[in-house]
Amino acid sequence: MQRIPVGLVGVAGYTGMELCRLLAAHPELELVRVTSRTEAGKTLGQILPHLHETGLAELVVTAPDTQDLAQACKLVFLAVPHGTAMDLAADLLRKNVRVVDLSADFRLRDPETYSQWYNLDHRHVSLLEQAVYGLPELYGKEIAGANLVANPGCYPTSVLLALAPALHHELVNPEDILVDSKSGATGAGRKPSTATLFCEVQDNFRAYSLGRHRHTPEMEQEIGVLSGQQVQLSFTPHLLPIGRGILSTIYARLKTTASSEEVHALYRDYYAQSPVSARWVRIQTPGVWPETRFVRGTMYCDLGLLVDQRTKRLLIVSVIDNLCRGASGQALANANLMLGLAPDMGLPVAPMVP
Ligand SMILES: NC(=O)C1=CN([C@@H]2O[C@H](COP(=O)(O)OP(=O)(O)OC[C@H]3O[C@@H](n4cnc5c(N)ncnc54)[C@H](OP(=O)(O)O)[C@@H]3O)[C@@H](O)[C@H]2O)C=CC1
Ligand SMILES: CC(=O)N[C@@H](CCC(=O)OP(=O)(O)O)C(=O)O
Repeated sequence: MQRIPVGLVGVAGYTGMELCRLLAAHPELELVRVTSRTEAGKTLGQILPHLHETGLAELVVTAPDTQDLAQACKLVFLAVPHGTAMDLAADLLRKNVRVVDLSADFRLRDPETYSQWYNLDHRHVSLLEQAVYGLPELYGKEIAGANLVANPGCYPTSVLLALAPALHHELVNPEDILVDSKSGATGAGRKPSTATLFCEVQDNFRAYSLGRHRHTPEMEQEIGVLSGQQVQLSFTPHLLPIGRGILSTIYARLKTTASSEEVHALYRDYYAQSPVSARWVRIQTPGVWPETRFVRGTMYCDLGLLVDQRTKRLLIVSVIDNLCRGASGQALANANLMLGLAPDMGLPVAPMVP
């Protein structure tokens, strides 16, 4: 049986590499084009030696060319920086190719908010209306009918999955939420920078972008949809001296006197009824706190909940793998849905522990 041909723009980056890892084992999708401006002409096995002798090793890297991609592929993943992805997406959509964009270019519905937080004017405002926010548990049906999916940011994935049941059941006040997130260094991408040098990251821990991180409006937008009101969020990201993983701790003001058991049950039921059949959000038993290694290399989002009636706060600890659930695995789940395949096809189940 012929597999469905797909392409990847940005194979030389971390999310591109992660997509290759996943697609190497996908039963129904065939990666037929991989592009990089700097690595064009080499084989995938040469630039990603860990994929040597897989079915993808002989694939030749090309320079990005939307005409060629459109001729060869039904769907293309864009794993390139924001600002770059929007023109490629517009061109591919014009050529009837479906697009999963891993960048932030189509996540914000309001182009002015995009300009303000990304310091860039949006050049394809008319496409914002057709872009679907690619969080499968919340938008599974819309993703299945979409031609353009805006894959969520890594921090927002960890935060929105943690808050969705509480907002849906009005357990917390959406105007009083504090988010404290920590990410591994792959979150910053593979492009060299002083801030991610080994000696700057190892044996160290620091906060960054306080009050101005560009994932803030993305979370505010989706919390607004879930709660039906405009909100402003306090969000502080930190850089951890690890490769993969995000751990977000969320403090939300309780509006309910529900017991811990009741809140755990509401969370479990919410995700049991999600439109996507895969069960990726796992609620830990009370007293067990999620760790980044529990989800490494997978689509899981593990949640630990504490109903603290003393301080009237719901405390949530949420962990994801930023490269898999926070980027490439989620992009693959979205592509599966767009192409009528099972959402979890080709996605690994067992985490890499230790
Ligand atoms: N890292 C993460 O955890 C997450 C990343 N994302 C988003 O995914 C996208 C990719 O991220 P990541 O893989 O980390 O980034 P990297 O910096 O690791 O890689 C970027 C890739 O894009 C290519 N590229 C850069 N500029 C251009 C251009 N002008 N035209 C075509 N290709 C270009 C680069 O290859 P070359 O220069 O050879 O062409 C490279 O393959 C970004 O938008 C990022 O914000 C989203 C969620 C999580
Ligand atoms: C550790 C680290 O630097 N993380 C990145 C987030 C990566 C990501 O998801 O960003 P996009 O919105 O660009 O897709 C950051 O804070 O900018």
